[in-house]
Amino acid sequence: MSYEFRDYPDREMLAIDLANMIAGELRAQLDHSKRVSLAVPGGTSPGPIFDSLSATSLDWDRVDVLLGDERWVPETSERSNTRLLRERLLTGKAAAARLLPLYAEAETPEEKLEELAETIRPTLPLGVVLLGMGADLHTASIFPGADRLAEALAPDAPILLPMRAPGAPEPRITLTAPVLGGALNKHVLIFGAEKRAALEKAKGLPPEEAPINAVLDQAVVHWAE
Ligand SMILES: O=C(O)[C@H](O)[C@@H](O)[C@H](O)[C@H](O)COP(=O)(O)O
Repeated sequence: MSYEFRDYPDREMLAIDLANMIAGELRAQLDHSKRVSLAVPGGTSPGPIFDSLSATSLDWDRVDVLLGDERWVPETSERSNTRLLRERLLTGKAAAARLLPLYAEAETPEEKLEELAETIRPTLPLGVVLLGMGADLHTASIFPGADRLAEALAPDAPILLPMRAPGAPEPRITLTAPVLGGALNKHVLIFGAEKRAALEKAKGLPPEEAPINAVLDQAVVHWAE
């Protein structure tokens, strides 16, 4: 397993460079495909990258945008990743992109799992994936100690799985490791000394303890303090 580690002087430079890289990869893929897919994380880190990307010229009307994972809450919730996407990525030039939802109104993710997975299936393999990571080494909603961790890591995992974990305050829905790891281009975004040290310590750990390891091969990790 090998990945590239890029160290940036600050978060602003990282956001600009990473958005440029992602846009370049999407453009290159659009030269050969009618449509391409871009999967992105929620959480607190990616906002500035979304701002930069949404202002970038690209054939956005040929891009399918989806989340790597979603908290099972409606868009009215401050915790909704879809809400973040609409506010920060699917705006400006990128408003022309198509959003593939990872949430639909229902009590539990189980009720909508198949339906949501079917909208994603035609976009596989994913073109570009951007992932976040927690200091506990989770990525998307593949958490250490989660109820369906082993299924999400299996080579024959389904596209989507519901996930409940001690580290997650609400039920989640997540793309699984083979779907995320099978993307043509992969990027991981991490900020701060704690996450950098955690990633360093993850070396050699099994993916059950360090789920990030299941998607890191050939990825570029982008880090700033
Ligand atoms: O819905 C989510 O919470 C995410 O997609 C999750 O995997 C996130 O990327 C990491 O937890 C890092 O989150 P921060 O960027 O907030 O540290």
